[in-house]
Amino acid sequence: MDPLLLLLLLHGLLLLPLAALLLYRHSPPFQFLCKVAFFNCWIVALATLLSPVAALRGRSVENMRLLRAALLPLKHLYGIRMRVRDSELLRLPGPFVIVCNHQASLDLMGMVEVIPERCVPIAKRELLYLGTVGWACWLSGIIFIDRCRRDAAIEVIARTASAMRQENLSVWVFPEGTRNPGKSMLPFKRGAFHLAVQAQVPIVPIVISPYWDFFSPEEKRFTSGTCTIRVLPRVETLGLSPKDVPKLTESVRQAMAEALAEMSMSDHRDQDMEQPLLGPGEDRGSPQGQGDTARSRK
Ligand SMILES: CCCCCCCCCCCCCCCC(=O)SCCNC(=O)CCNC(=O)[C@H](O)C(C)(C)COP(=O)(O)OP(=O)(O)OC[C@H]1O[C@@H](n2cnc3c(N)ncnc32)[C@H](O)[C@@H]1OP(=O)(O)O
Ligand SMILES: CCCCCCCC/C=C\CCCCCCCC(=O)OC[C@@H](O)COP(=O)(O)O
Repeated sequence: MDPLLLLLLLHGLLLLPLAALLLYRHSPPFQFLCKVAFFNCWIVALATLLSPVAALRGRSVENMRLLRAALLPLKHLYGIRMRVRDSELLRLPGPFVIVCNHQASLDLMGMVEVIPERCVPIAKRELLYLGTVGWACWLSGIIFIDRCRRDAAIEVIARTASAMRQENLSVWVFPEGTRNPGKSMLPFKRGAFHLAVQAQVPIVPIVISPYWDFFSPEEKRFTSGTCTIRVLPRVETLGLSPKDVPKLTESVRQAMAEALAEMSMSDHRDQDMEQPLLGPGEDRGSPQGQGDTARSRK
C-alpha cells in the first residue's frame, strides 16, 4: 500500500475517536444515541457475564439479586439521583403484587432501586428471545406472558397466584401493559388485579416520577437528573372476588394517577444533581438549558 495513503488512514483512525468525543460533548442528539446504546450494551454485557453464574443455581428468584446488582450502577453512570419516598410501605410480612407505571426501559433503574427480596417482574414474552438477556431473565424467574394470547396469559397468571402463596413470592407488574411516555397513565390491564385477588394478597402501588427533565426520546435529550419513586399505601384484597376486579383496578389507577400528577408538578431542578460518570450532564448554568424546555412543557 502507498505509504502516504497508509499515513492518512492512520491519522483518520486517530481522529475518529476525537471527533466522536467532541460530537458527544457538543451534540445532545449524538449524546442521547450513545447513552441509549450504552444502556442496551450494558444490559447485554452483564447478562452475558452473569448468566453462567446464575445458571449454577438454576432457575431461581434468588438470581434476581444478580440482576439487581447488574443494573444498580446505571444510575451512577447516568447521573440519575434516585429518591425513594415511603419505602417502609414495602415491608410486609407476606407476598404482594406491586403495580407500577411504565414510561420507558429506564424504569428498570427505578425498579431495581426498590424491588424487594423474592419479587419477580412479569414481562412480555418477546424478552425471552433476546439472547443472553432472555436467558438471564429466565434464570431469574421472571414470568413471561404472551400478550397476544389472552387465555394463555390468564393461565400463567393463575399458576403464578398459587406460586405466590406456596413460595412466598411477590410479583411486579406494569399494568399499563406497554411503555407509555405520556403525561397520564394508560388504562390498566386487569391481570395484576386478578392475580392479587386469586392469591388473596395485597396490592402495593408504586409511582415513578416523569423523566421529562432529563430524558426525552422525541427531543433526543438524555442528561443527568432526579427521579422520585413513591410507594403508596397497600390495598387489601382479602375477601374480594373476580367481580370486584374492575372496581379495584379503577381505584388503584386513580390513586396512582393522583400521585403521578402531584409528582409531575413538583420541581426536581432544585435538588442537587449527581455528576454522571459518562461525561457531561445537564447544562444548568445556561438560561436556555435543555431542562428549561422540559419544565416549560409541564
Ligand atoms: C444479569 C443482567 C440481566 C439484565 C436483564 C435486564 C432485563 C430485565 C427485564 C426485566 C423487567 C421486565 C419488565 C418488562 C415489562 C413488560 O414486559 S410490560 C408488558 C407485559 N406486562 C403486561 O402486559 C401487564 C400484564 N398484562 C395483563 O395483565 C393483561 O390483563 C393480560 C393478562 C395480558 C390480558 O390482556 P388483555 O386481554 O389485553 O387485557 P384486559 O383488558 O386486562 O383483559 C381482558 C379481559 O380478560 C380478563 N382477565 C385479564 N386477566 C385475567 C385473569 N388473570 N384472570 C381472569 N380474567 C382475566 C379481564 O378482566 C377482562 O375481562 P372483563 O373484565 O372485561 O370481562
Ligand atoms: C440472539 C439475539 C440477540 C439479540 C440481542 C438484542 C439486544 C437487546 C438489547 C438490550 C435489551 C434491553 C432489554 C431491556 C428490557 C427493558 C424492559 C422493557 O422496557 O420492556 C418493554 C416492555 O415493557 C413493553 O414493551 P412495549 O413498549 O410494548 O414494546
